[in-house]
Amino acid sequence: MEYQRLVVVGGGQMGRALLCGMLDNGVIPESAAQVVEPSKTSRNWWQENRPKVHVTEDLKTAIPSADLVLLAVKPAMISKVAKQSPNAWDGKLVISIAAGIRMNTLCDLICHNRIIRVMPNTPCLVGEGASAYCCGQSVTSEDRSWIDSALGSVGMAVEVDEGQMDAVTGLSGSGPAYVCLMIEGLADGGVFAGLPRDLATKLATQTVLGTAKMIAETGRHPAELKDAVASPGGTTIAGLRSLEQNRLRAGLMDAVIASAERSRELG
Ligand SMILES: NC(=O)C1=CN([C@@H]2O[C@H](COP(=O)(O)OP(=O)(O)OC[C@H]3O[C@@H](n4cnc5c(N)ncnc54)[C@H](O)[C@@H]3O)[C@@H](O)[C@H]2O)C=CC1
Ligand SMILES: O=C(O)[C@@H]1CCC=N1
Repeated sequence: MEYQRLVVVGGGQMGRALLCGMLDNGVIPESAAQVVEPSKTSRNWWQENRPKVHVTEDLKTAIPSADLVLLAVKPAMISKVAKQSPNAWDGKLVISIAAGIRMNTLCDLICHNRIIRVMPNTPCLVGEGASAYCCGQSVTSEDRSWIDSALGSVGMAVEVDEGQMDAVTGLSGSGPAYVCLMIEGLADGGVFAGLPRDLATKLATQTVLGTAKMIAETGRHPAELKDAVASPGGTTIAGLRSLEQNRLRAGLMDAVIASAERSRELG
C-alpha cells in the first residue's frame, strides 16, 4: 500500500533511528515525512541532518495531514499526546513504540484499534535492529505488510502476541545496553592486561560482532561454538570458570527479567 504521509511524533533517539532508516531504504520519501518535536535542539538536529523532512512543534496541525502516525515519545507522554489532538486519529494507522503501553490503553486513548505496537531497539540506527510487533484488531493485511517491510528495512522484524511484548522489551529492547556493558567490561579487562584503550575497545567490539554473526550465519548453538574456543587446560576455560563464578549468565537472565517486569509495571 502506498501511504501518502507519515508523521513521527517525537524525533528523539528512536524516532531518528526508525525514520532515518526508512528514508535511507526508500520506504518513504523525505517529502512525505513530518516530525513533531517540541525540543529546539532536536528540531535543529533534523534541520541540519534531514533538511527535506518537515519539522514542526505543532501536533494539532500535523496529525490531520497524516495517513500513519508513529508515536515515538516516552511512555509517560503517550496519554498527553493522544489527548492533545482528540478526534484527529480517525482513519489513521497508529504505530506506538512506547515500552509497556498496552494495546487496550492505546485503543482507549485514540478511540480505534488500527494500532500496531512495536518494540524496536537502537541498532535500527545502523540497519541491524531487532523489532517485534503486535497488531490491533482493525489492522489490515496491507498495514501488516507495510510495518513488516518498514521494520525489515532497519533490521529483522517479527510478529508476536501482545503477551510476549514485555519479554521482548526485556531482551531485545533493552539488550543493546547489556551488550554495551559487556563490551565495556571486555575492553576494561584488555586495558588491565596491558592493551591501549582504543585497541581494547576495537578488539572487544569486533569479537562481539563476529561472534554474533557466526551464531546467526551458522545456526549452530552458542554452547557448541563456546566449546570450540575452549581447549583442554587452556586459556579460555580459565576465563569461563571466572565468568561462571561471577554469575555472568544468571546476571544476564536477571537483567532481562527485571526489564520485562518494569515494562509490565509501565503498562
Ligand atoms: N531508547 C531505546 O533504546 C528504546 C526506546 N523505545 C521507546 O521509544 C520511545 C522514545 O524513546 P527515546 O527515543 O529513547 O526517547 P528520546 O527522549 O530520545 O525521544 C523522545 C522525544 O520525544 C520528544 N517529545 C517530548 N514530548 C513530546 C510531545 N508532546 N510531542 C512530540 N514530541 C515530544 C522529546 O523532545 C524527545 O526528542 C519511548 O517510548 C521508549 O519506551 C523503544 C525501544 C528502544
Ligand atoms: O529503557 C527503556 O525504557 C527503553 C525501552 C526499551 C529500551 N529502552
